[in-house]
Amino acid sequence: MGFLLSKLWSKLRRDRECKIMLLGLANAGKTTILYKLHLGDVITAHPTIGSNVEEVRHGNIRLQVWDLGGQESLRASWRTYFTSAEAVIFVVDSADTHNTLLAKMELFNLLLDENLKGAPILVLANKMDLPVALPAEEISNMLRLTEIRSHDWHIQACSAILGDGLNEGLDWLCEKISQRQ
Ligand SMILES: Nc1nc2c(ncn2[C@@H]2O[C@H](COP(=O)(O)OP(=O)(O)OP(=O)(O)O)[C@@H](O)[C@H]2O)c(=O)[nH]1
Ligand SMILES: [Mg+2]
Repeated sequence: MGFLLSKLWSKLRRDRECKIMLLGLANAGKTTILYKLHLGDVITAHPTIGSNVEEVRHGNIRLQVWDLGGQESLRASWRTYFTSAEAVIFVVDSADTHNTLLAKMELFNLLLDENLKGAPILVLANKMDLPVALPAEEISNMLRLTEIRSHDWHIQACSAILGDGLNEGLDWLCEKISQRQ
């Protein structure tokens, strides 16, 4: 009996693995966020050609985070990575409002993808350390997030450089992932 209980306990405690897509336009800060979460440090990021994949532990969930290059020529192949993805982190440069409409279009395209059906979407309004960054509420309005009915979504202000807001965002995402288990 004790043996069975300890087996059950270890099964319950085993960390859950989950594939997450880290997406957004070029220069939004995806790779900086990935390595801040993975290493706890700010790295010198270069534009991503292809992908970076790293594990990020958050609570009892092991997130396998796929960071894809955001340049226009690379965005067309994003969907080839989406098989078995369970959630999306969509990163926006809050200081670059010239590109917010384009970011909105890319975000709304993701909502149509079969592989991302029902996947919770965490929008990270990044670069909040910059004085020209808009508040998350304004970014939310510009992205028309309240029009999203097909997916759970949440917007979190953050700064990859300072590390602010990243854990709070993952708290929300992991809660949603756990609920979908
Ligand atoms: N001030 C500030 N700069 C940031 C922040 N996050 C990223 N950056 C800078 O933004 C630039 C782009 O960051 P990346 O992480 O390479 O952006 P990316 O989204 O991965 O870009 P692609 O790989 O081209 O899609 C780099 O110079 C980063 O140092 C932040 O929170 N604050
Ligand atoms: Mg990158």
